[in-house]
Amino acid sequence: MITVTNLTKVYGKGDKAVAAVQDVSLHVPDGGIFGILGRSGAGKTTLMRCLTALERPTSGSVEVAGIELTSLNRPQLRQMRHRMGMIFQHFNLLGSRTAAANIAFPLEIQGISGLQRKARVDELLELVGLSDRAGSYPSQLSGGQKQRVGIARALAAGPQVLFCDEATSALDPATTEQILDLLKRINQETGVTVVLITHESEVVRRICDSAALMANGRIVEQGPLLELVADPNSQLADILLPTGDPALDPEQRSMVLTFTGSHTAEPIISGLTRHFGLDVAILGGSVDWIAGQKVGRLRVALTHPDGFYDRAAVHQYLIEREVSARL
Ligand SMILES: Nc1ncnc2c1ncn2[C@@H]1O[C@H](COP(=O)(O)OP(=O)(O)OP(=O)(O)O)[C@@H](O)[C@H]1O
Repeated sequence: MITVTNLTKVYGKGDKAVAAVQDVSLHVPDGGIFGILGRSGAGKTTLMRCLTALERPTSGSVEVAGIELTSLNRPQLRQMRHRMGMIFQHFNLLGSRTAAANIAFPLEIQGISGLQRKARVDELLELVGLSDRAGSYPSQLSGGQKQRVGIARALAAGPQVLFCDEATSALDPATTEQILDLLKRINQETGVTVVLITHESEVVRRICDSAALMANGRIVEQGPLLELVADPNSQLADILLPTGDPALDPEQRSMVLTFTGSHTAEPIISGLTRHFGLDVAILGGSVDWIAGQKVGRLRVALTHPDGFYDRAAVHQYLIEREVSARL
């Protein structure tokens, strides 16, 4: 759906130049929910602005639905933007228009007739669960309701991609969950590809099936979420499923075990004790649902009363049970 190749965006010139995005290549699969996670200043917004053609890259290419954005002229770009919906952290609704009129706005610009427009707006209000608030103004709506209007407006023209820029950062945790669940349902029901940028790991954990981690203008890693978290060296896995402070292990004798797949519920820890006579101390870890699957990561310290054990045999035992280990 989206292919970014060697994208660089530099603001300013000379010694004032800031490379906000540096040599980024990215692939967003069709029909999924792709998260771009990074701290403030990582370059997420700049990347998003290049993906939506709001910003022209300094170099590199951005292809959306098979069309190279950097080659389009203004009218073509305007046309292309109808295929991309956007929602924002602060909703960006028009205060003088009701919820229904905000949602109708992009349809008016497209010249859709009154009757057709009304039917589409009603359908969208129902999709986002706001049929009873059609006549309310933004000032009369809660943050979560405003974001629902934002989502309906973004979907009005039937885009192929929905871009979400920190869409839940201004919302409380319970409302965040509702909005994320709504985005997931819309993705499943309409097939629209969703790209969201966020600094909140919960967003990625809860709804994404693929993700990229961004830092200092670069992509650190990217791919299907379950593949990333199964990689014992993944930095994204450390963020999504932290295993505690490494300082808890001053002698550095611990390993991080990642449990995925059908063996998640097996008593693997007691298996290590039974099979190898090991003492297992759990130093930290987390278990959560990731991309619809239960995944656990544990930092454990393994010791044997004799002072040594067959590490290769332990490794093999773990691999056979689909547990990956960072020794
Ligand atoms: N228009 C601009 N002119 C100059 N520098 C900019 C501009 N926009 C962004 N930058 C710089 O580029 C870097 C990346 O900023 P960007 O806003 O893309 O990051 P971000 O990950 O979205 O962070 P945040 O979530 O805080 O917005 C920062 O160092 C920022 O100061």
